[in-house]
Amino acid sequence: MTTDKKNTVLKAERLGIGYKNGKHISEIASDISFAISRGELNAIVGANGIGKSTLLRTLAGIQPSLSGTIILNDKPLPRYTNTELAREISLVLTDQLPSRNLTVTETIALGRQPYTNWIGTLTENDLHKVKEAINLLNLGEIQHKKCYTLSDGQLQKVMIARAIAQDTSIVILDEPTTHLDVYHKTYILKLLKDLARQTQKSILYSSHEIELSIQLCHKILVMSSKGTYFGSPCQLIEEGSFNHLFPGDLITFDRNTGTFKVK
Ligand SMILES: Nc1ncnc2c1ncn2[C@@H]1O[C@H](COP(=O)(O)OP(=O)(O)OP(=O)(O)O)[C@@H](O)[C@H]1O
Repeated sequence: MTTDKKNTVLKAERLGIGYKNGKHISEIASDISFAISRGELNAIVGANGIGKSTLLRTLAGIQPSLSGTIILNDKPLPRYTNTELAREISLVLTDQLPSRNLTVTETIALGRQPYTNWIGTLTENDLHKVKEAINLLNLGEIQHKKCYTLSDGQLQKVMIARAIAQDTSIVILDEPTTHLDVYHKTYILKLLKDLARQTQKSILYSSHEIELSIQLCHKILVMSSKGTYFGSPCQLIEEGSFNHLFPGDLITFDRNTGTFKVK
């Protein structure tokens, strides 16, 4: 695997992920290796139940890996304290709004929690980061609205703004385009690409939007029952990796158009 070491933010080597319940171990996927870089947009794609959310939770330090290593900014992930981790990785989970009764600005300000004191007072710098996130996501007009009055697309932007306000080197999003129409799916993923470039953060999301991800991402991690493949969309198409995603009875991947065709 060729990587630009200087810009690498997060690296997984021969990672095994899954669940431990007492002595019972259930391994969901193994031998996962990849590296993501500053300023780049990365997707994880794979069929339902293949382990995308499990992998994202493992990378975010919410659950331990079963084997292998995760290196975050040259330091193994388990060596980070929770506070240190919250300053390096922000996590956006779909359908997990802190409270719909908060305003847009209050919700985004929650992203500053890893930096505030125990009463949660916001400093000038915190307020500046919140304002910056509101501007980056173009949320000025709705900043005083209560979250329960927003559409799904607007809410998704608010959750992304909260992650941006958290000011981490990595932003992880679990299915950020669920419930959105094709225009807003494209809008959110294009926005993530622009944010990665503008803020030089490394953004990693899981998605069922394979064709859009092929068009927009720098790198993609393909998770399949045959193995896990990582590379640029062109490289993965060349290697035939998208053909491993689904059983071949209904659809096939057309390498010329980068789309799935019904057989
Ligand atoms: N807490 C848990 N304990 C044990 N197994 C779990 C737990 N959570 C998920 N799993 C199992 O792990 C496997 C992978 O689930 P995961 O949610 O990571 O897949 P996914 O690729 O995100 O799926 P989808 O695209 O449907 O959201 C599934 O078989 C699931 O049943």
